[in-house]
Amino acid sequence: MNDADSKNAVNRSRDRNAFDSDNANLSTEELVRELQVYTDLYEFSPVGLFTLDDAGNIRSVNNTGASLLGRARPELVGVPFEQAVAEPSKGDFSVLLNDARTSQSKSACELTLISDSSRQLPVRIDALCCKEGTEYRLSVLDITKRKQSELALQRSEARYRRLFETAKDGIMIVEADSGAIAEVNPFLVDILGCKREALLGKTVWELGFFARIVPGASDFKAMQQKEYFHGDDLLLATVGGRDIPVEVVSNCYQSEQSSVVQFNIRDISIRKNAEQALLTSEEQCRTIVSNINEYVYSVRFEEGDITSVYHSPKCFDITGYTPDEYYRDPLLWFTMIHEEDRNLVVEFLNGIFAGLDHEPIRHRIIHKDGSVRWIVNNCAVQRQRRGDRLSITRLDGFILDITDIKRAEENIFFLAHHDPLTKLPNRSTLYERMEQVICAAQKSSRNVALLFLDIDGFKQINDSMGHDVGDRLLQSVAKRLSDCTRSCDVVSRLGGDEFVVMLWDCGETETTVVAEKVINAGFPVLGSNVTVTPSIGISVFPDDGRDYLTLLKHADIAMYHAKKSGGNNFQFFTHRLNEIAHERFVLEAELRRALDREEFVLYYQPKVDLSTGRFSGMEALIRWQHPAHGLMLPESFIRIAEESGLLTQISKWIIPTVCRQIQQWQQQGINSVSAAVNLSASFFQHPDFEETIEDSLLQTGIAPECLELELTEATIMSDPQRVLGSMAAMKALGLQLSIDDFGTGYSSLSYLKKLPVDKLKIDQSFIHNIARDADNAAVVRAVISIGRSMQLRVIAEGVENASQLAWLQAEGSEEAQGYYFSRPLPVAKMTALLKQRANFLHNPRGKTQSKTL
Ligand SMILES: Nc1nc2c(ncn2[C@@H]2O[C@@H]3COP(=O)(O)O[C@H]4[C@@H](O)[C@H](n5cnc6c(=O)[nH]c(N)nc65)O[C@@H]4COP(=O)(O)O[C@H]3[C@H]2O)c(=O)[nH]1
Repeated sequence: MNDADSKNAVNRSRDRNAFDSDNANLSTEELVRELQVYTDLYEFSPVGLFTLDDAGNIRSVNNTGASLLGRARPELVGVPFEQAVAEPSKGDFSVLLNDARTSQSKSACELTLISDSSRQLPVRIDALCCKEGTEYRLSVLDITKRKQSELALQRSEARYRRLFETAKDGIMIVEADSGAIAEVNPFLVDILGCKREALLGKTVWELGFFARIVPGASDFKAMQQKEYFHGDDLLLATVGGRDIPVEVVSNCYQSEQSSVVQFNIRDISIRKNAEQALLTSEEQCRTIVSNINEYVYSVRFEEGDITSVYHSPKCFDITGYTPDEYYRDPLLWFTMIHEEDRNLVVEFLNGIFAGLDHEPIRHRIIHKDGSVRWIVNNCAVQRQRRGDRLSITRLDGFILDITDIKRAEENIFFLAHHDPLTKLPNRSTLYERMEQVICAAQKSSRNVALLFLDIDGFKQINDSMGHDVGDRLLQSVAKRLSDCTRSCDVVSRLGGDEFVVMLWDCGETETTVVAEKVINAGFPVLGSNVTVTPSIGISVFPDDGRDYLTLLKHADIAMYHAKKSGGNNFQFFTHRLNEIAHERFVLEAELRRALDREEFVLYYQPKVDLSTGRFSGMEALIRWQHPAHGLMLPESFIRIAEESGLLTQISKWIIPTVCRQIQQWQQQGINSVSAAVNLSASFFQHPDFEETIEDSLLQTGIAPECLELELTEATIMSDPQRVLGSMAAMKALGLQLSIDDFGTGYSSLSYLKKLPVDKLKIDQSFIHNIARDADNAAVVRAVISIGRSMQLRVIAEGVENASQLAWLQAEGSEEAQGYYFSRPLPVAKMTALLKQRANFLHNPRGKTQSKTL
């Protein structure tokens, strides 16, 4: 026996002696009860207890041991314990027994048993070798639960480690006491760009990396006061010098023996960049929205409540209220709507809420300053389905101030319907009103009178006193006419100096009163003491026409006759006037064709030099060889030709015809013959005028002095500046110029001085009864005297008898023209007369005098 064996033997005999001495005084009965206690403790011990013989076979086993191996106790007796040991644990078991035997003390190991149901059972076995190595006692503890929790712990640790290692946030564990870094995860190392070892053991604040997260020891301590710290917008410095925006979450907890602070550091660069981009884009949008002309808004609807989401600053310009005022009072908008447009807007909103398609709405609002503004509101609707109901959640829209556009529209509308100068209804408005009025008159059997009014001599006033004066005159006429009429009447301007007045429910008697009122009112020309008069034509519904155009035409015809009879009066339309107008219309149509049909002819009337009695020239006078009416004098067609614009075409025929005739006479040896042509005002001012003269002279080759132009005073005064220019041009060409009908107009002598004329032609009206009428004689004398003083030749026309001739000769008239010498003659007769070389003073009527016109 070695030392250990003898020590064990001593211990065992000491235990037995203690037991024996404890139970020495016990009765048998007590001993049996005591034994039962130990037996129960043995059987129901939580560990399996096995006794093996020295060969390792099971000698005895308690209940727990049998149930651990899943077998009945008798089946186990004599079975080697090793059979229940799992193959990989067999070696450990053999070492255990060997250790127990050799150490003679308790040995222990953990191994795996196989139970009867082949279940692996992790156990801890404590082995004791006793009875001098002939017996082993094994206590077997089921450690399945402990093993399972150890495994779970291991797994959990591995999981957290993996999380720590692979986290995409930087994680740093710092000792709470010292501030020394205990651990950092690879991600943090990566971000910082340094080695892990460079961080471990260092205090957080001594490293520049965390200077803006944990600036110093005191900050670190302060952090620990809070269970949890969250910091946004912090910066993490890196080795590369780049500052990374980070979000830091730290919390302090107990780990093993010490307390630590864990920092979770998240790189938020991407979020920050996105936020910045969003801010920039928002800023851009805001700038755009603030600078556009529209006021942009967004309103949210939630369970019957309205909230203002956005109102662009432009709302202030358009409505006078600031965005804040809208945010405070989302219903402010509705209070601003113009009272008259409320229903329209309500209808519009009802339509939107009913889910109808909608167009932008135009309506008025009252600006904060009280002014009325027109706006167009264009909105988009956001809808959301709640159950089976589709309700509006938001209205986003923009509002444009269209006040100026609206005013321009109104202005355009007004201009389209009114005359801009007088602000009276224009032609088209009158037409519309008349249609309505006639309709009403028809139904109620009333009369409607139409007054067509034209200002006498308006053109002359306009031309001589300037367009400003003309415009103001028209404005004052408009005012006077409005003053003379009732509100149910209509005063309108057709254009130029033509006005039309419609009198509701007026027959001939009432209309006469109004017409007289207008005539008596007169129209003073501002800035002068001149008062102009009107000519008025009147037609009455239904007698003179049942529609507007007929009534207007008939009033115009009546006005024409009022004007022809001297103006300053009114004329009711009659059917006779209509006939005259019709005849005129027919004549005008025939005139248009007369040129093409070569129905015009020229007659020539000699002019006589009173000092010699010879030809001083001749005057070309037009005649119309009408197919039905025969040879017609100018008085029956020249005015119509002038008014209808045909005289220009006719003049373009006359001038070359006269030039060709002079050329022919010259070719026949009749030299130094000249002819005068009457020029109308319209042709004198026509752009083709000068060219027509020049071409005619050029093509015939006659000397310019052979052609004389006769202009009336009225022609000169129609546009003095312009006529003066043309006269100067003609004079420069070398033409003769004379003023026809001199004395009948109102030409001022100051103008006469400026005119480049050669001759004054005294009007025949002064010559007729010159011997008896002292006034006429005075005029003729005056004209002869003017001519003399201005070195102009003077010719008297309409000389019909010898006494007239004698009077003129006595007064010093240089030339004369009239039936006394010769009537106007056709070319053939004039040629013969020219060839005769007659002396008109010796043989006043010439030998050729015959039926002429
Ligand atoms: N009672 C009377 N009458 C006399 C006498 N001597 C001449 N006459 C007429 O007096 C008119 C003179 O022409 P006017 O004053 O230029 O007046 C002209 C002129 O203003 C215009 N006229 C005639 N021919 C032309 C023309 O070719 N072009 C233009 N634009 N107007 C013309 O028609 C007017 C009338 O022309 P006519 O009928 O040819 O009438 C002519 C002529 O026949 C006389 O002793 N007694």
